[in-house]
Amino acid sequence: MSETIRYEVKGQVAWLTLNRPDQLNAFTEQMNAEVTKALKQAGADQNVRCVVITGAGRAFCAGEDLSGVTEEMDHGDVLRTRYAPMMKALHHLEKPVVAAVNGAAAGAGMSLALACDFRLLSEKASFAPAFIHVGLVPDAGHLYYLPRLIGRAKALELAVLGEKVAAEEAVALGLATKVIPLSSWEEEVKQFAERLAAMPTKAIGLIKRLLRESQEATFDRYLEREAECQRIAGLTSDHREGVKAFFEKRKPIFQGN
Ligand SMILES: CC(C)(COP(=O)(O)OP(=O)(O)OC[C@H]1O[C@@H](n2cnc3c(N)ncnc32)[C@H](O)[C@@H]1OP(=O)(O)O)[C@@H](O)C(=O)NCCC(=O)NCCSC(=O)/C=C1/CC=CC=CO1
Repeated sequence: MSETIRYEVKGQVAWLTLNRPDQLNAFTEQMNAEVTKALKQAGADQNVRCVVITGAGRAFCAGEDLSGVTEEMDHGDVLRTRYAPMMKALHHLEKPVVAAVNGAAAGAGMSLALACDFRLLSEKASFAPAFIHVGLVPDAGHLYYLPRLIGRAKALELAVLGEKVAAEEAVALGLATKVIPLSSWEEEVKQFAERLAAMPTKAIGLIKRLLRESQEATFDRYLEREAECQRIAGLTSDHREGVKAFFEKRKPIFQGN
């Protein structure tokens, strides 16, 4: 039973809602643990073919709950024991993950959104790289993802100046997929998630694996990993269905395996 998040599977989409709205969904140790558990559950559930992370109330996530920060706290240990397991679970999840950013995403809340595969923004969404304002460095994988999304120069600008980025500007920067009007927010997020859930899940997972490895491997090693992944994709029924549908001139119906 989760107390700080809601986890619901509807159809083939897992909805993970950060659920401390009165604290702008700021992270506590319990919330880190519950998010980590839910991500692992979504990864293991064969029925789940897309994951959506969103926030209850007016914010997406305000990052670490600063009311729990004490002088005795070892911030390095907090990252190692609470945030690293959560970010690793997300990083290695081989299913499409959508951040439905309903409001402010600040500090580690912004990091969480950056680690997702797609960021859909409501008109009220914003990114606040707030770490610098409390004298910290960006954490929870923040500077791993940010320069890969928008380049080093812009990443440094955001991290050092710490200025809030509004929704439209975030899209222009390459930080997000699109801005969705408030009037159709829930419906469009649902449609987007269901579209992803109807795609060849295994191939999407392998694309994510290859993109991860392309950042670390040598080119020769990468080509070998690509061949291994293509072998796996080539054995799926979704691949067979895709080819069959192509020749039958119809839309393919993918099962996710
Ligand atoms: C951009 C904001 C998230 C939202 O701005 P806005 O809509 O204008 O709302 P505010 O008026 O600023 O805030 C409303 C109330 O919520 C309280 N609050 C906001 N964020 C936090 C928080 N993170 N922890 C505790 N309380 C928070 C705020 O004080 C208001 O309370 P009152 O109504 O009683 O006055 C904006 O709020 C913002 O930028 N928040 C701070 C973001 C931040 O600094 N986050 C933490 C960064 S550090 C981090 O994420 C990770 C770690 C990990 C490891 C170790 C240690 C620390 O950090």
